[in-house]
Amino acid sequence: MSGEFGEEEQIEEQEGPAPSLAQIKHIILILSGKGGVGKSSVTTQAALTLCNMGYKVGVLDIDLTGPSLPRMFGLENRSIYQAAEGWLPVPVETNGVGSLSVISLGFLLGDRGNSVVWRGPKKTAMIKQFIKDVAWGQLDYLLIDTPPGTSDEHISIAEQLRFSEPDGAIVVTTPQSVATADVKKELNFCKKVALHILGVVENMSGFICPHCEECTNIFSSGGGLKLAEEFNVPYLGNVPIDPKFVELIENQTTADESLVESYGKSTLCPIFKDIMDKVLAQNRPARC
Ligand SMILES: Nc1ncnc2c1ncn2[C@@H]1O[C@H](COP(=O)(O)OP(=O)(O)OP(=O)(O)O)[C@@H](O)[C@H]1O
Ligand code: SF4
Repeated sequence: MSGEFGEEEQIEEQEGPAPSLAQIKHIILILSGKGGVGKSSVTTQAALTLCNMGYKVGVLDIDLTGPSLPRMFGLENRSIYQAAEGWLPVPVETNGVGSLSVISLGFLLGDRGNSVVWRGPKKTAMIKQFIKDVAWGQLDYLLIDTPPGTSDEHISIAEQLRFSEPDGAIVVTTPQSVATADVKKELNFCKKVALHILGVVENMSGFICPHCEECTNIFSSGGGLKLAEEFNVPYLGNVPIDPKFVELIENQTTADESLVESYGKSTLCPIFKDIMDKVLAQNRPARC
C-alpha cells in the first residue's frame, strides 16, 4: 500500500491494466442517477445471486461519502488486513456456496463515523488505492458499487479502469426517478466515457406483501423499460420492494444460515437470477 489511506497525493495516469485486477474475469459497475434508489441493494443482491450460481465474487464499495456495503453484508466493525501482496478483502461466510469478499472504505473508517467529506484529489487517491492495492486473487466477477450521480468518484473510476476492460455498467433507477434528468445524465455519462451499458434495472417497482407475497404496483411502473428503449440499451427487469429483504439484512448476524443461503431461498432471488442471466447472456469477453 502506498502511503497512509486518504492522504492527498500526486495522481499519475494509470498506464495499463492494474496488476491487482489481473486474475478477475469480469468487472461490472453499478450506477444510479440519484441517491436512495437502491443501488447498494442491487449490488448486494447481484453479488449474492452470482455467489448462489457458484461464482467467486468480489465487491468493491467506492461510495466514499456513505459506504453502506459493510452493513448490507453483516460485516460492520470488521477490518481490512494488509498482506505482502496488498489489502485483503473481508470474506463473507458462504458455507461453500461460491465465494464472496468485500472492500469498502467503511472498514477503514472504524469509529471515525460512517461517512467522510473529502475533496476530489483525496477521493481520487483513495479510489486509485482500491484499484491498485487490493489482493483480490482469482475472481469470476468484481462488482463495483459507485456513489449516486456523476461525481469525482465516477470520473476517477472510469479513468482507473480505462485499460482494464470492464464488462460495463448496470444502471439502477426507480419508477419515480425515470422521468428525471438524473438517469439520462448517468446514461449519457457512460456513453461519454465509452463505458458499455449492460442494462437498466427498475428497483422499488411494486411492493411484495409480507403476508401473501402478492406484488402490488403502488407507483406506476414501466418507465425503466421506456428509458432503456430510448437509449437503445437492454432492459434487465423490475425489482419490487420486499420487506423480507430488509429483515434478511437486519437479522443476518443471528440467523442459522449464511446470508448467501438465506437469500437463495428468498422471493427476490429468482427475480435477480433472471436479471443476472440477462447480463451473463451478453457474453462479454473474459478479461483473463
Ligand atoms: N427492492 C427493495 N426491497 C426492499 N428494500 C429495499 C429495496 N431496495 C432498496 N431497499 C432499501 O432501501 C434503502 C436504500 O437502499 P440503498 O442503500 O441500496 O440505496 P442507494 O441507492 O445505494 O443509496 P445511496 O444513494 O445512499 O448510496 C435501504 O435500506 C435498502 O435496504
Ligand atoms: S396483498 Fe393480500 S395479504 Fe397482503 S395486505 Fe393485501 S390483502 Fe392482505
